[in-house]
Amino acid sequence: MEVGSRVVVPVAPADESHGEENGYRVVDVWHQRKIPDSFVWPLAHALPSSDMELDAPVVDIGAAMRGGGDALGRAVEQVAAACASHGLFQVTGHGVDPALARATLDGAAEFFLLPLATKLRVRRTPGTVTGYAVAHADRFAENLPWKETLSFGHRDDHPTANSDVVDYFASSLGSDFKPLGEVFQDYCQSMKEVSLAIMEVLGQSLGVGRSYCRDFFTDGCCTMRCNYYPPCPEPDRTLGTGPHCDPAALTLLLQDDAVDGLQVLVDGEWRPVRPKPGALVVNIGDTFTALSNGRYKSCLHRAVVHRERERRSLAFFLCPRDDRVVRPPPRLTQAQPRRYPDFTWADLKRFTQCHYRADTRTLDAFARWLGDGPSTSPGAGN
Ligand SMILES: C=C1C[C@]23C[C@H]1CC[C@H]2[C@]1(C)CCC[C@@](C)(C(=O)O)[C@H]1[C@@H]3C(=O)O
Ligand SMILES: O=C(O)CCC(=O)C(=O)O
Ligand SMILES: [Fe+2]
Repeated sequence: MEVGSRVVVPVAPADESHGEENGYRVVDVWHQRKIPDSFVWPLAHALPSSDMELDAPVVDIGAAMRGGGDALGRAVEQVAAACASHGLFQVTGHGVDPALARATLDGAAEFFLLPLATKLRVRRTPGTVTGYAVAHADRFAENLPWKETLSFGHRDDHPTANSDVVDYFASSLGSDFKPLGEVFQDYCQSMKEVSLAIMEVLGQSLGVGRSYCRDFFTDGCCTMRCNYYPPCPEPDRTLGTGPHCDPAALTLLLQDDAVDGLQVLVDGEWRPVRPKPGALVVNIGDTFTALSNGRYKSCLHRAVVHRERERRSLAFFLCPRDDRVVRPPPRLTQAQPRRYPDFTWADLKRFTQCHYRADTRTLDAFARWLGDGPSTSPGAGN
């Protein structure tokens, strides 16, 4: 963490400013001996953390795609079992160049080490996922997560598909950042390919065929979220990312090999998901739960932080095209009544960015909000 880095909070006119940066009151939190009250999660440890690692299948997606037959059948079985229970599995054989994965983690590290003033040049645009944020201090007043984040989008059904990420970095940070943008561009395109292969296995496992889910997301958009979790003086009183289900359809997570932090709630315990070198952690999100008519579980997870070690993770979120209606195929609504109303990703994204802090109940809160008519704002979260 850059020495003297700070949490950026909006200027509160009544407050005595400790120093301003781009119109924000800047308070150095990462280097204090005690964490501020706004970072304390009273229920952070209401449920025990377990040392027992989550029993998540490791799916050889490459063999499943190449081999068909037995290899595909094996992957389908593994994924069906995992998604019907906790909604997480790991994939190997994904074909992502290890050098690209390393370069992307290093690129994210490089970004977070930049001077605060530089990072603020891409600060999050209110109402969107895109941009740089510190502890979401500009959005929430309590239960602040102990992290910095950088998020940006990628769409490959667009004339600028091969350069939208590069263009974002070069236009918002300058041409010096073109090489960093190129690494993230290559990584996003690799992750999209792996995501679509996983969608083939998911479609097969739901009995709707290999192409149904793949086709649904082929023109989908993606959001890349880089997480940086600084060392924390009181790691047991806060969280890096609070308990939640990802609102997107599928998440592919690349973790720092050496530092664990991701935990999944199973049977009332938080189970660690230890990073397996070369594997990608995959979890089901709310949008896929709705598309599967509730058959597959959106994975309830969180990230803890450490006293001495920093941690980074790259979360790649696969989402449908903004305006594609999320509605289960007929085969999944014959035996079961509809669990969720029709919606678009644009609706759900806006809900999480403008009306509700995504948590463990986002999908149900969203369904109620849609039922009440989007003019009403739900009680939860900001
Ligand atoms: C659509 C999204 C909202 C969040 C980023 C993506 C998918 C995961 C969501 C998030 C990480 C869930 C926990 C709460 C959150 C506020 C966070 O800690 O970052 C969520 C993201 C967000 O709203 O920025
Ligand atoms: O950092 C992690 O391990 C998890 C991050 C996460 O869940 C998210 O960004 O949605
Ligand atoms: Fe998540």
